[in-house]
Amino acid sequence: MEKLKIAGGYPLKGTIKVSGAKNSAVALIPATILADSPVTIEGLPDISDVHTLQGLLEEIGGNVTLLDGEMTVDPSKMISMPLPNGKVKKLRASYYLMGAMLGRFKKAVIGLPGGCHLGPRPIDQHIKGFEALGATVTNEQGAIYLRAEELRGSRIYLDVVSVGATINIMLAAVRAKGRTIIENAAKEPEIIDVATLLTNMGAKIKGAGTDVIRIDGVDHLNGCRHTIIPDRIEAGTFMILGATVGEGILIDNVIPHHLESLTAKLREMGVPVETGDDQIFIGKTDEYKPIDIKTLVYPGFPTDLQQPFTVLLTKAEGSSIVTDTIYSARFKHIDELRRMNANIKVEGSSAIVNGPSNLQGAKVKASDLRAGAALVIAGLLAEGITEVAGLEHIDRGYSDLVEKLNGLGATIWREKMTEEEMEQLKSS
Ligand SMILES: CC(=O)N[C@H]1[C@@H](OP(=O)(O)OP(=O)(O)OC[C@H]2O[C@@H](n3ccc(=O)[nH]c3=O)[C@H](O)[C@@H]2O)O[C@H](CO)[C@@H](O)[C@@H]1O
Ligand SMILES: C=C(OP(=O)(O)O)C(=O)O
Repeated sequence: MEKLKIAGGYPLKGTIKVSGAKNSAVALIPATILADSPVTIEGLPDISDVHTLQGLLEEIGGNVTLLDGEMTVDPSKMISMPLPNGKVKKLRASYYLMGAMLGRFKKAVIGLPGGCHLGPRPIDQHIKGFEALGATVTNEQGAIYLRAEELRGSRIYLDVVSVGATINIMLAAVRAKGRTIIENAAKEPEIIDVATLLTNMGAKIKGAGTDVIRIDGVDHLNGCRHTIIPDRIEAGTFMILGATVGEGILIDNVIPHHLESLTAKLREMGVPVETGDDQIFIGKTDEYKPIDIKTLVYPGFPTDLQQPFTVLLTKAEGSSIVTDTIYSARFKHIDELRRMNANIKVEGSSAIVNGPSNLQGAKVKASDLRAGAALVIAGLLAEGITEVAGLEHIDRGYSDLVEKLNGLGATIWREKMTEEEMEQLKSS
């Protein structure tokens, strides 16, 4: 097991390149199950979620090659192998195997997913959708059993706007008979990316990216080639990093339109942001204004950037309030930031940040992926050495993070944990 070590307090400068989007990758890869000939996806990030999904496709008989971010999946020999345990627990997005396997085989057994612990993360809306399409769904000892004689198109209103449920229903519905209409659908860019891949495979989908998606089912889907969109959450993390410790950082391979909510909030704080076609430049400021942020579904401020943004707010003079309306308990990073001398308290679904604070290096633990990103930014800002444990969370979502940050002039490296440290981590 490894930890990250960061020598903080040095300004960063230069260009940093964004990888392919994790939250697209983890849906595009299961979507390949639906085709009857090979599908190639270009530009995948080098993250553990991608490698775990590769392993899962291989377990069900897929022939998968992955080289330099290009994955080719030959799904022709796949079977509906039950996956109740094991790798499915390592990531959230294993739930997409339900929709894809149900669409292709009309049956699936998939263990309840893992992923970041952000408070309760039910999948009732996914199940509501599968049932509306004609599947029988049961939960037996922590695994979801899905079975259908045939899938029939249906009108499905999502009670909660859910990225996962929207994509999962789309995956099953492309192979259902007749028309499916998803109402109150999520509008995240990753949903459009998945719909683009499915359309190139021969699916008939209209309205992805709006809150009503119409899908006319087809009998067969063919192979194709697809290039993934850039990761807006990784790009946003780098924007926040640039605002916190940058002396001019250019973020390359980004779709600025995907990050308008963050851009607006950075400007409100006084951070200079310039946007180009596929680049964003974050300039330097010495005066940070305190502001409030509230996370919302897209195009609102993303919950996945709330934790890193909290670190930036420790630089502002005065009080800022961060409210998470998507995951009301997504504040496990706050105790760790307090260890580093931040003045933050949590009240209900809000964190109140009183700045400015002089962060000090400390030994901290990432409880989830974006908590990890927040602690890395805090470590780069803090005086002295910070050690971040829980690296397996960060590795789920950030491709080549150490190399990318060292390219900006950071001093950050991976180091093996001692036996004693691993024991302490287990008991903490
Ligand atoms: C792999 C992936 O894409 N992960 C993203 C996805 O997660 P995920 O798809 O799991 O998140 P959802 O959009 O489904 O969740 C949004 C909200 O709806 C609730 N809900 C969701 C489904 C359901 O059946 N019932 C229900 O009540 C959730 O508890 C949460 O409060 O969107 C989240 C919200 O933008 C992001 O933080 C995650 O990075
Ligand atoms: C919450 C996240 O991921 P997941 O849904 O995969 O746990 C995230 O990417 O911040």
